[in-house]
Amino acid sequence: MTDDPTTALRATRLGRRFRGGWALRDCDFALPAGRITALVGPNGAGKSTLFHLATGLLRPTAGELRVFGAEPGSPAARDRTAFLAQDKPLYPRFTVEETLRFGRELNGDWDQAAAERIVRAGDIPLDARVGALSQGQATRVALALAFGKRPGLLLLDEPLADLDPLVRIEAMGLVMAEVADRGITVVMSSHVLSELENACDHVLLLKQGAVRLDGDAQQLCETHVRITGLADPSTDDGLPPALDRAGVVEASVTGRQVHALLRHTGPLPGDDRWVVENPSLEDLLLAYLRSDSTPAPAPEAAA
Ligand SMILES: Nc1ncnc2c1ncn2[C@@H]1O[C@H](COP(=O)(O)OP(=O)(O)OP(=O)(O)O)[C@@H](O)[C@H]1O
Repeated sequence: MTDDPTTALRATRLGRRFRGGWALRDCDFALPAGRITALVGPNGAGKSTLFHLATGLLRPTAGELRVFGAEPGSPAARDRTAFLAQDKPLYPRFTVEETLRFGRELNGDWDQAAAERIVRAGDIPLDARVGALSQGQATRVALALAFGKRPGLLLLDEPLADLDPLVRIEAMGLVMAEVADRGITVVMSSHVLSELENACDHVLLLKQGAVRLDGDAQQLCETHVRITGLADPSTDDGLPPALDRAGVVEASVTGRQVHALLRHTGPLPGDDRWVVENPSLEDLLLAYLRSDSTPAPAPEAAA
Protein backbone atom coordinates (compact mmCIF):
# COMPACT_ATOMS: atom_id res chain seq x y z
CA MET A 1 0.00 0.00 0.00
CA THR A 2 1.25 3.51 -0.81
CA ASP A 3 0.55 6.55 1.30
CA ASP A 4 1.29 10.23 1.41
CA PRO A 5 5.09 10.41 2.01
CA THR A 6 4.65 13.46 4.20
CA THR A 7 2.74 11.36 6.73
CA ALA A 8 4.65 9.01 9.04
CA LEU A 9 1.78 7.64 11.13
CA ARG A 10 -1.82 7.70 9.97
CA ALA A 11 -4.79 6.49 12.01
CA THR A 12 -8.22 6.00 10.51
CA ARG A 13 -11.09 5.31 12.92
CA LEU A 14 -8.46 3.51 15.01
CA GLY A 15 -9.74 1.64 18.06
CA ARG A 16 -8.33 -0.86 20.54
CA ARG A 17 -10.44 -2.52 23.18
CA PHE A 18 -9.27 -4.50 26.20
CA ARG A 19 -11.41 -6.44 28.62
CA GLY A 20 -11.86 -3.30 30.71
CA GLY A 21 -13.12 -1.25 27.75
CA TRP A 22 -11.78 0.87 24.91
CA ALA A 23 -8.23 2.15 25.39
CA LEU A 24 -8.46 4.02 22.06
CA ARG A 25 -11.61 4.72 20.12
CA ASP A 26 -12.40 6.35 16.76
CA CYS A 27 -9.01 8.02 16.49
CA ASP A 28 -8.18 9.87 13.29
CA PHE A 29 -4.86 11.65 12.87
CA ALA A 30 -1.92 12.05 10.51
CA LEU A 31 1.47 12.69 12.11
CA PRO A 32 3.89 14.53 9.80
CA ALA A 33 7.09 12.87 8.58
CA GLY A 34 10.41 14.41 9.58
CA ARG A 35 8.92 16.24 12.56
CA ILE A 36 8.90 15.69 16.33
CA THR A 37 5.43 14.97 17.67
CA ALA A 38 4.64 15.21 21.38
CA LEU A 39 2.15 12.56 22.44
CA VAL A 40 0.46 13.96 25.51
CA GLY A 41 -2.32 12.70 27.76
CA PRO A 42 -3.12 11.85 31.37
CA ASN A 43 -2.46 8.39 32.82
CA GLY A 44 -4.54 5.80 31.02
CA ALA A 45 -5.22 8.04 27.99
CA GLY A 46 -4.04 5.37 25.55
CA LYS A 47 -0.51 6.57 24.72
CA SER A 48 1.30 3.27 25.32
CA THR A 49 -1.50 1.43 23.55
CA LEU A 50 -0.89 3.64 20.50
CA PHE A 51 2.86 2.91 20.61
CA HIS A 52 2.18 -0.82 20.86
CA LEU A 53 -0.16 -0.61 17.88
CA ALA A 54 2.45 1.34 15.92
CA THR A 55 5.11 -1.30 16.56
CA GLY A 56 2.78 -4.20 15.78
CA LEU A 57 2.92 -5.52 19.37
CA LEU A 58 -0.87 -5.03 19.46
CA ARG A 59 -3.42 -5.18 16.67
CA PRO A 60 -6.34 -2.76 16.34
CA THR A 61 -9.81 -3.87 17.31
CA ALA A 62 -11.27 -1.35 14.86
CA GLY A 63 -10.01 0.90 12.08
CA GLU A 64 -6.40 0.96 10.96
CA LEU A 65 -2.97 2.43 11.60
CA ARG A 66 -0.26 2.81 8.96
CA VAL A 67 3.47 3.47 9.36
CA PHE A 68 4.68 5.18 6.17
CA GLY A 69 1.79 3.44 4.45
CA ALA A 70 2.71 -0.04 5.72
CA GLU A 71 0.99 -2.24 8.26
CA PRO A 72 2.68 -2.01 11.69
CA GLY A 73 4.71 -5.15 12.39
CA SER A 74 5.14 -5.94 8.67
CA PRO A 75 8.78 -6.19 7.52
CA ALA A 76 8.46 -2.85 5.66
CA ALA A 77 7.25 -1.05 8.79
CA ARG A 78 9.49 -2.93 11.26
CA ASP A 79 12.67 -2.06 9.39
CA ARG A 80 11.88 1.65 9.63
CA THR A 81 10.65 1.78 13.23
CA ALA A 82 12.62 1.93 16.47
CA PHE A 83 10.79 1.84 19.80
CA LEU A 84 12.12 2.79 23.19
CA ALA A 85 10.08 2.59 26.39
CA GLN A 86 10.91 3.08 30.05
CA ASP A 87 11.93 -0.55 30.51
CA LYS A 88 14.80 -0.79 28.07
CA PRO A 89 15.30 -4.17 26.42
CA LEU A 90 18.97 -4.64 27.31
CA TYR A 91 20.72 -7.83 28.41
CA PRO A 92 22.53 -7.06 31.68
CA ARG A 93 25.18 -9.74 31.11
CA PHE A 94 26.24 -8.38 27.73
CA THR A 95 29.00 -5.83 27.47
CA VAL A 96 28.20 -2.61 25.65
CA GLU A 97 30.23 -3.85 22.69
CA GLU A 98 28.31 -7.15 22.60
CA THR A 99 25.05 -5.21 22.79
CA LEU A 100 25.99 -3.13 19.74
CA ARG A 101 27.13 -6.29 17.91
CA PHE A 102 23.73 -7.79 18.67
CA GLY A 103 22.08 -4.70 17.15
CA ARG A 104 24.28 -5.03 14.08
CA GLU A 105 23.35 -8.70 13.61
CA LEU A 106 19.64 -7.99 13.92
CA ASN A 107 19.62 -5.02 11.54
CA GLY A 108 20.88 -5.25 7.97
CA ASP A 109 21.27 -1.48 7.56
CA TRP A 110 23.08 -0.93 10.87
CA ASP A 111 24.93 2.36 11.52
CA GLN A 112 27.83 1.24 13.72
CA ALA A 113 29.52 4.66 13.59
CA ALA A 114 26.43 6.43 14.97
CA ALA A 115 25.88 3.80 17.67
CA GLU A 116 29.50 3.99 18.83
CA ARG A 117 29.54 7.78 18.71
CA ILE A 118 26.53 7.94 21.02
CA VAL A 119 28.09 5.50 23.49
CA ARG A 120 31.51 7.18 23.47
CA ALA A 121 30.00 10.64 23.92
CA GLY A 122 28.70 9.38 27.27
CA ASP A 123 32.18 8.15 28.30
CA ILE A 124 30.87 4.61 28.52
CA PRO A 125 33.60 1.97 28.08
CA LEU A 126 32.68 -0.54 25.37
CA ASP A 127 33.79 -3.41 27.63
CA ALA A 128 31.50 -2.38 30.54
CA ARG A 129 28.72 -4.82 31.46
CA VAL A 130 25.28 -3.38 30.76
CA GLY A 131 24.07 -4.56 34.17
CA ALA A 132 26.71 -2.39 35.85
CA LEU A 133 25.72 0.85 34.07
CA SER A 134 23.82 3.71 35.70
CA GLN A 135 20.28 4.31 34.46
CA GLY A 136 21.46 7.29 32.44
CA GLN A 137 24.24 5.25 30.82
CA ALA A 138 21.83 2.38 30.07
CA THR A 139 19.47 4.87 28.43
CA ARG A 140 22.31 6.10 26.28
CA VAL A 141 23.13 2.53 25.18
CA ALA A 142 19.43 1.93 24.41
CA LEU A 143 19.39 5.15 22.36
CA ALA A 144 22.54 4.00 20.55
CA LEU A 145 20.73 0.76 19.64
CA ALA A 146 17.69 2.72 18.45
CA PHE A 147 19.69 5.18 16.31
CA GLY A 148 22.00 2.42 15.03
CA LYS A 149 18.96 0.96 13.34
CA ARG A 150 18.73 4.07 11.11
CA PRO A 151 15.04 4.40 11.87
CA GLY A 152 12.66 6.49 9.81
CA LEU A 153 10.33 6.58 12.79
CA LEU A 154 11.51 6.69 16.39
CA LEU A 155 8.86 6.02 19.03
CA LEU A 156 9.79 7.14 22.53
CA ASP A 157 7.37 6.08 25.28
CA GLU A 158 8.67 8.04 28.29
CA PRO A 159 12.13 6.46 28.00
CA LEU A 160 13.69 9.24 30.08
CA ALA A 161 11.16 9.18 32.91
CA ASP A 162 13.44 7.44 35.40
CA LEU A 163 16.40 9.75 34.89
CA ASP A 164 17.48 12.59 37.13
CA PRO A 165 16.82 16.04 35.62
CA LEU A 166 20.38 16.70 34.45
CA VAL A 167 20.81 13.32 32.79
CA ARG A 168 17.34 13.71 31.34
CA ILE A 169 18.22 17.05 29.74
CA GLU A 170 21.42 15.57 28.40
CA ALA A 171 19.61 12.55 26.91
CA MET A 172 16.99 14.84 25.40
CA GLY A 173 19.78 16.93 23.84
CA LEU A 174 21.24 13.76 22.40
CA VAL A 175 17.93 12.80 20.80
CA MET A 176 17.47 16.29 19.36
CA ALA A 177 21.00 16.40 17.94
CA GLU A 178 20.69 12.95 16.33
CA VAL A 179 17.28 13.63 14.75
CA ALA A 180 18.08 17.14 13.54
CA ASP A 181 20.31 16.15 10.64
CA ARG A 182 18.78 12.85 9.67
CA GLY A 183 15.15 13.73 9.00
CA ILE A 184 13.94 11.12 11.48
CA THR A 185 10.30 11.30 12.54
CA VAL A 186 9.93 11.17 16.32
CA VAL A 187 6.81 10.54 18.35
CA MET A 188 7.57 11.12 21.99
CA SER A 189 5.29 10.78 25.00
CA SER A 190 6.07 12.77 28.09
CA HIS A 191 4.36 14.09 31.19
CA VAL A 192 7.02 16.81 31.49
CA LEU A 193 5.19 19.43 29.43
CA SER A 194 7.79 22.16 29.97
CA GLU A 195 10.43 20.21 28.07
CA LEU A 196 8.16 19.65 25.06
CA GLU A 197 7.97 23.38 24.31
CA ASN A 198 11.39 23.54 22.68
CA ALA A 199 11.60 19.97 21.51
CA CYS A 200 8.37 19.36 19.58
CA ASP A 201 6.81 20.89 16.52
CA HIS A 202 3.60 18.85 16.42
CA VAL A 203 1.17 17.80 19.14
CA LEU A 204 -1.23 14.88 19.55
CA LEU A 205 -3.20 15.03 22.78
CA LEU A 206 -5.22 12.01 23.84
CA LYS A 207 -7.77 11.89 26.61
CA GLN A 208 -9.85 8.87 27.53
CA GLY A 209 -8.81 7.15 24.34
CA ALA A 210 -9.90 9.97 22.03
CA VAL A 211 -7.94 12.60 20.08
CA ARG A 212 -8.50 15.97 21.74
CA LEU A 213 -5.87 18.03 19.98
CA ASP A 214 -3.83 17.36 16.85
CA GLY A 215 -1.82 19.94 14.99
CA ASP A 216 1.28 22.01 14.43
CA ALA A 217 2.46 23.27 17.82
CA GLN A 218 3.09 26.86 16.72
CA GLN A 219 -0.17 27.07 14.81
CA LEU A 220 -2.09 25.76 17.80
CA CYS A 221 -0.57 28.46 19.99
CA GLU A 222 -1.40 31.11 17.38
CA THR A 223 -5.03 30.02 17.04
CA HIS A 224 -5.66 30.12 20.80
CA VAL A 225 -5.73 33.09 23.15
CA ARG A 226 -5.55 33.43 26.90
CA ILE A 227 -7.72 36.36 27.98
CA THR A 228 -8.04 38.14 31.29
CA GLY A 229 -10.50 40.87 32.14
CA LEU A 230 -13.36 42.07 34.28
CA ALA A 231 -16.01 39.36 34.62
CA ASP A 232 -19.34 40.10 32.95
CA PRO A 233 -21.94 39.91 35.75
CA SER A 234 -24.70 38.95 33.28
CA THR A 235 -23.22 35.53 32.42
CA ASP A 236 -22.41 32.46 34.56
CA ASP A 237 -18.89 32.07 33.16
CA GLY A 238 -18.07 35.81 33.30
CA LEU A 239 -17.45 35.94 29.54
CA PRO A 240 -19.34 38.44 27.35
CA PRO A 241 -22.72 37.18 26.10
CA ALA A 242 -21.69 37.78 22.47
CA LEU A 243 -18.67 35.46 22.68
CA ASP A 244 -19.10 32.18 20.79
CA ARG A 245 -18.89 29.51 23.53
CA ALA A 246 -17.92 26.83 20.99
CA GLY A 247 -14.30 27.93 21.20
CA VAL A 248 -13.97 28.02 24.99
CA VAL A 249 -11.46 25.48 26.31
CA GLU A 250 -11.62 26.69 29.92
CA ALA A 251 -12.87 29.73 31.84
CA SER A 252 -12.79 30.59 35.53
CA VAL A 253 -13.79 33.58 37.62
CA THR A 254 -11.56 34.70 40.50
CA GLY A 255 -12.98 37.63 42.41
CA ARG A 256 -14.05 40.09 39.70
CA GLN A 257 -11.61 38.79 37.10
CA VAL A 258 -12.30 36.16 34.48
CA HIS A 259 -9.47 34.09 32.97
CA ALA A 260 -10.12 31.97 29.92
CA LEU A 261 -8.40 30.06 27.18
CA LEU A 262 -10.18 30.11 23.85
CA ARG A 263 -9.66 28.71 20.41
CA HIS A 264 -9.95 32.03 18.67
CA THR A 265 -8.41 34.32 16.06
CA GLY A 266 -9.50 37.84 15.14
CA PRO A 267 -11.19 40.45 17.30
CA LEU A 268 -13.07 39.59 20.49
CA PRO A 269 -16.36 41.17 21.58
CA GLY A 270 -15.44 44.10 23.82
CA ASP A 271 -11.85 43.85 22.61
CA ASP A 272 -10.54 46.85 24.55
CA ARG A 273 -11.57 45.26 27.87
CA TRP A 274 -9.31 42.22 27.57
CA VAL A 275 -5.68 41.50 28.16
CA VAL A 276 -5.08 39.05 25.31
CA GLU A 277 -2.02 36.89 24.65
CA ASN A 278 -1.24 33.68 22.83
CA PRO A 279 -0.60 30.83 25.27
CA SER A 280 2.69 28.99 25.58
CA LEU A 281 2.52 25.37 24.45
CA GLU A 282 2.68 24.21 28.08
CA ASP A 283 -0.21 26.52 29.04
CA LEU A 284 -2.25 25.30 26.07
CA LEU A 285 -1.66 21.62 26.82
CA LEU A 286 -2.47 22.08 30.50
CA ALA A 287 -5.75 23.80 29.63
CA TYR A 288 -6.76 20.93 27.36
CA LEU A 289 -5.72 18.34 29.96
CA ARG A 290 -7.87 20.11 32.59
CA SER A 291 -10.85 20.68 30.32
CA ASP A 292 -13.61 18.18 29.67
CA SER A 293 -14.94 19.99 26.64
CA THR A 294 -13.33 20.04 23.22
CA PRO A 295 -13.93 23.34 21.44
CA ALA A 296 -15.18 23.30 17.89
CA PRO A 297 -12.56 24.14 15.27
CA ALA A 298 -12.24 27.85 14.48
CA PRO A 299 -14.27 28.70 11.36
CA GLU A 300 -11.17 29.38 9.23
CA ALA A 301 -9.59 26.05 10.33
CA ALA A 302 -12.79 24.19 9.55
CA ALA A 303 -13.09 25.71 6.07
N1 LIG B 1 -2.75 -5.20 28.18
C1 LIG B 1 -3.80 -4.56 28.67
N2 LIG B 1 -4.87 -5.24 29.18
C2 LIG B 1 -5.94 -4.59 29.65
N3 LIG B 1 -6.07 -3.24 29.70
C3 LIG B 1 -5.05 -2.52 29.23
C4 LIG B 1 -3.86 -3.13 28.69
N4 LIG B 1 -3.02 -2.14 28.29
C5 LIG B 1 -3.64 -0.97 28.58
N5 LIG B 1 -4.85 -1.19 29.13
C6 LIG B 1 -5.82 -0.17 29.54
O1 LIG B 1 -6.00 0.73 28.47
C7 LIG B 1 -6.07 2.07 28.93
C8 LIG B 1 -4.98 2.91 28.30
O2 LIG B 1 -3.73 2.48 28.84
P1 LIG B 1 -2.33 3.02 28.30
O3 LIG B 1 -1.26 2.27 29.04
O4 LIG B 1 -2.31 2.97 26.82
O5 LIG B 1 -2.38 4.54 28.79
P2 LIG B 1 -1.19 5.60 28.87
O6 LIG B 1 -1.72 6.87 28.29
O7 LIG B 1 0.06 5.05 28.27
O8 LIG B 1 -1.02 5.79 30.43
P3 LIG B 1 0.31 6.19 31.30
O9 LIG B 1 0.53 7.66 31.10
O10 LIG B 1 -0.12 5.88 32.68
O11 LIG B 1 1.45 5.34 30.82
C9 LIG B 1 -5.99 2.00 30.45
O12 LIG B 1 -7.29 2.00 30.96
C10 LIG B 1 -5.31 0.67 30.71
O13 LIG B 1 -5.73 0.12 31.93
